[in-house]
Amino acid sequence: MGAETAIKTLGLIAMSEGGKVVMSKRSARPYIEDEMEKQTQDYQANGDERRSMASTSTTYSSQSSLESSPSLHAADPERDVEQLQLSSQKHRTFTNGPRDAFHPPNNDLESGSISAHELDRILPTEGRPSNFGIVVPGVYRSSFPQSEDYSFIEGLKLKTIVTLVQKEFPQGYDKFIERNGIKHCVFDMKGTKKQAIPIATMKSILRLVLDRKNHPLLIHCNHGKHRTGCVVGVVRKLSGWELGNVLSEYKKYAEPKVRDCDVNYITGFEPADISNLFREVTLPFRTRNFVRATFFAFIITVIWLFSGTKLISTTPRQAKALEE
Ligand SMILES: O=P(O)(O)O[C@H]1[C@@H](OP(=O)(O)O)[C@H](OP(=O)(O)O)[C@@H](OP(=O)(O)OP(=O)(O)O)[C@H](OP(=O)(O)O)[C@H]1OP(=O)(O)O
Repeated sequence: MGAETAIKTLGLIAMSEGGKVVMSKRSARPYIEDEMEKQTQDYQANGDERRSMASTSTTYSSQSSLESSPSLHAADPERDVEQLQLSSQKHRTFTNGPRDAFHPPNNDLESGSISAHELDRILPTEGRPSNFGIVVPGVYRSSFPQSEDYSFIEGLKLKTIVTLVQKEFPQGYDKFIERNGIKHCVFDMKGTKKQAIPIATMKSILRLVLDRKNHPLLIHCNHGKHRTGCVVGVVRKLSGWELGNVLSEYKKYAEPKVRDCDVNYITGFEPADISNLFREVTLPFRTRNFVRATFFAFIITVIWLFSGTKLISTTPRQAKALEE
């Protein structure tokens, strides 16, 4: 299925916003068991690539431009959107609880491999950041990690951290991120009490979170309640969760500070609000190919015209000489 078809089917529409990016080298000190390693190897298929990455870090603002960081978004949106659809179809009537309903792109869950719930049991309970949770295997959520959480987070072998708040980082956070080769994307945004997450910002966040090339990925804000809750709520809605389940999950993480504004934001969010989520990714490639083709055609035309001119400018005497 083509990207456009998939996007249309999802009812998405396009616009473009975004920000900048940061990457850094990472090491893997997994405490995740061997079985988990096997089951999640698809997520870590880019591990070698990650290890060779230079450390980068990017701050996004609501007004920043996606075009400034095309490499981050050059994944396979087609596949990700298809997976969203698949997840949506399979889980519209899901009843086993919200945590299991956003399936990972490779659908390991369907093949009987590890689920978010199982993964939750496998991961150590000690050292987790507060309000930690597994959105799907390969996508995690939490409060702002503190130094005592770094060991646990290291075991997740993260490729990307999406930080939904701009503030002074805890001690050693930068170094931790750099040491582990993690791509760090920081969104400079206000708390949801002060300002609902702008659609443009939400789109930039979704481009990161839905791009499996960025997985394993951790998304966090200050307390992992409101900003993170809204983002995960939107992801759940996109993947076809029923609103009741979406809000139950939001409340589970936000208690006892559930905000009506967040509930209204999640409730009112429509997939059409972020239509053409990936158009910005595909358009530049098309444009580039068009420019190349046009340039090539121009060169051929010039050569052809030049040759024609030379032929025309040949006098009868010169032509006769050429014939002889
Ligand atoms: O009590 P309040 O309603 O005044 O909210 C306080 C604070 O509560 P506290 O003082 O009891 O800790 C909130 O923390 P919790 O509710 O998560 O515990 C915090 O939300 P937050 O954690 O940043 O939200 P996320 O990281 O989850 O998105 C919020 O920041 P804003 O979201 O930026 O408004 C703060 O507002 P303010 O002081 O005006 O900056």
